[in-house]
Amino acid sequence: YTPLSSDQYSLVKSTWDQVSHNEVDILYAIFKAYPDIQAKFPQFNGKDLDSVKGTPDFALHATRIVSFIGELVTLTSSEANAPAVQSTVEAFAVRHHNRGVTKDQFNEFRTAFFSYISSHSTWGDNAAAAWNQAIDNIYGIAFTKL
Ligand code: HEM
Repeated sequence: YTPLSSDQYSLVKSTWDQVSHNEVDILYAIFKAYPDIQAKFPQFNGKDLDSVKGTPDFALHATRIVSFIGELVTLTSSEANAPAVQSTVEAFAVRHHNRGVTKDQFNEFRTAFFSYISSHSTWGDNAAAAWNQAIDNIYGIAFTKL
């Protein structure tokens, strides 16, 4: 676990703020790139992505994911929050493990998320490095439970 420098934190925060209102688009991009992730959701499994995109269920789950990422972004602002990050992410990973979600799928999510944020925010090598560090930190905790 390598804490972000304050410059890295600022980059994560400012790029996140540029996409955090695109909840539905983010979830859509993830499902579009990786239908196996969509298939793990009983409410979306086997359904046409473009037809579920506009539903309240889709908006609800998109909001949950974006809120959780936002919570993690906020928590990573201070090293004092490291214990809270640890316990929050462990519990999140256990719930996902119990749903049959795999590390490979977490890596797919990472690829799709990265592709989305890098093409919808002011991006550069420094932002990429900051996000990679942030995700490495979170996944380092999550992968102990998946
Ligand atoms: C990578 C593959 C993933 C799969 C297949 C997956 C699947 C699921 C499923 C089936 C649910 C239950 C939905 C419901 O009951 O309506 C869920 C809940 C949730 N997912 Fe994921 N998920 C994945 C990754 C992630 C990631 C990377 C995040 C956030 C960074 C995330 C955030 C959440 C949140 C916040 C919830 C609701 C709270 C909870 O139960 O943990 N998921 N996920």
